[in-house]
Amino acid sequence: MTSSIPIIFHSLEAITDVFKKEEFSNLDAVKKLLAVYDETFLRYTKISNTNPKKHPFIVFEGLDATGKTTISRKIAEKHNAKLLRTPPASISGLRGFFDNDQLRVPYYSFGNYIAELEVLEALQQGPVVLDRYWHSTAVFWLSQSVEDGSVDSLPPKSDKIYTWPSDLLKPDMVIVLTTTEENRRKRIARRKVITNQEALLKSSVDFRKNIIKAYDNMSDPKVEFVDSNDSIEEVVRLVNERIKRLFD
Ligand SMILES: Cc1cn([C@H]2C[C@H](O)[C@@H](COP(=O)(O)O)O2)c(=O)[nH]c1=O
Repeated sequence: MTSSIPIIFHSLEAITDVFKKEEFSNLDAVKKLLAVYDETFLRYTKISNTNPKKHPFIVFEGLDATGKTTISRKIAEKHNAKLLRTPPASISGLRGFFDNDQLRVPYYSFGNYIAELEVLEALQQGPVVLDRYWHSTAVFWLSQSVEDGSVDSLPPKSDKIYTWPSDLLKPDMVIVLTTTEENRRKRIARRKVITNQEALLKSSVDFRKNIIKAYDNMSDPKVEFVDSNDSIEEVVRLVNERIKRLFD
């Protein structure tokens, strides 16, 4: 990663400033990414503000293979919520280009802003469950920076790096699913290692610990940890305990 690209973006403008740089603005993948944002934005503005009712917006986070996909699907089914994910489906086809590339962080960060538009659209109709959001982008890159030595250690909890971007829709609740490493490995054994980060997750205890610590350092919204070692039914019950106040 070049030093001119910030590790964590706190605004949409900061991301588009990178894409507008001479060396990136002509890349096909960058053009496609910007076009998807514009299309999504147009679609959202056409239907915005038709329903003022506020529905709950819940995010699931965690290391890979902690049950996010299964649990978020179950919770969405139970609460009749729209299930979305980041990177959003509209740009996930570009992931192969950006993964392991210097534009990886801008790509994931930008994906959060496309997801935000999809969330706003869906919140007009009912609750929304989102599988990963800004916290993933932030914690994976903070931890990666410690791992590759570009920063010495995670910044202290008080650091403004942990604050939510002021121009990005905040979730009502962020749940981080946690499992023992043994259970996580059993689940991940069935997957192919594709990215550097997935390989690091497999190999480095410190990388995993830093991700969990970075999640814990997040403020406004803070994250809530839920143990996902138990059966799916039990984890769904534990999650429902946490989120039920949002549906009162
Ligand atoms: C959504 C997102 C994923 N990732 C990485 C973390 C994991 O290695 C991997 C997980 O992707 P997945 O949830 O589609 O399996 O992608 C980021 O680094 N930043 C992000 O914003």
